[in-house]
Amino acid sequence: MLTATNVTKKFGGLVAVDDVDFSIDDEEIVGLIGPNGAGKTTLFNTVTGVHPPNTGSITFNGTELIGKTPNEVAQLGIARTFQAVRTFNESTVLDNAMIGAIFGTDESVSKTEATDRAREALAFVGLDDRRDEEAGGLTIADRKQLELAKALAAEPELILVDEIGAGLTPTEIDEITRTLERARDERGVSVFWIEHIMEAIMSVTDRIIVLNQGEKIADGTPAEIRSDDRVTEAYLGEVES
Ligand SMILES: Nc1ncnc2c1ncn2[C@@H]1O[C@H](COP(=O)(O)OP(=O)(O)OP(=O)(O)O)[C@@H](O)[C@H]1O
Repeated sequence: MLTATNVTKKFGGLVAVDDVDFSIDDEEIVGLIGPNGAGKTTLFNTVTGVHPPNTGSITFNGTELIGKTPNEVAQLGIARTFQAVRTFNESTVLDNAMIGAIFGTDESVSKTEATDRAREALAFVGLDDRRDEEAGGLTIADRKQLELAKALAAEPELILVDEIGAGLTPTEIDEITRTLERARDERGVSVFWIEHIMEAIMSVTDRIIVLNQGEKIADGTPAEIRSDDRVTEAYLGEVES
């Protein structure tokens, strides 16, 4: 589905992503981990057109993404959630979800169709009965579920999820993890997920990619990643520095 080859992104003299290859397959949840500053968010930004790479190729279902705007990438079927919650707090829960349904698709959807998609996505995350409330009245955990609903309302094939577990309780993290798992199992969506909370990422991913100082140092099942010496060293380096 998504194939990246030799992707390098520099900011001035800093190589934030260094010659990285990876792929995401259909109906796969892939974790993206690594110490602070490893290049994880930058790698997402190369995929979504926010920071096009200096070199390399990134294709989605055979279409080259490099050169496309973030909006064009979204319309091809790649949705995204952000580390900082981006709900419009004075708008209703339904209006927030409708943003995804309207801007994430390449067809000109009618208002009825957008409403249907938004409500279906809200029901999927358990928020449809709160659709007329202001988004700002939701808990952080529910606003994160709303972010997922907004992404799912675009009916994407792939969702890029950036640290959705940050600031949540263990129970809330578990709930959001289950939503991602259900998105894969019930909707056939693939998920590429940056997360620092290891229990969450280890519990649900099919595969984990590890970055360190811009380079990919491992790519394997959770069990393989747990026993990988280079991964342990990368994290120990972070603790010591
Ligand atoms: N727009 C930018 N301009 C300059 N440098 C940047 C920019 N964005 C990221 N960087 C640098 O690129 C490197 C990788 O940053 P990035 O945010 O991708 O790491 P990360 O793995 O997502 O980190 P974290 O886990 O802390 O969010 C860092 O050294 C960062 O300072």
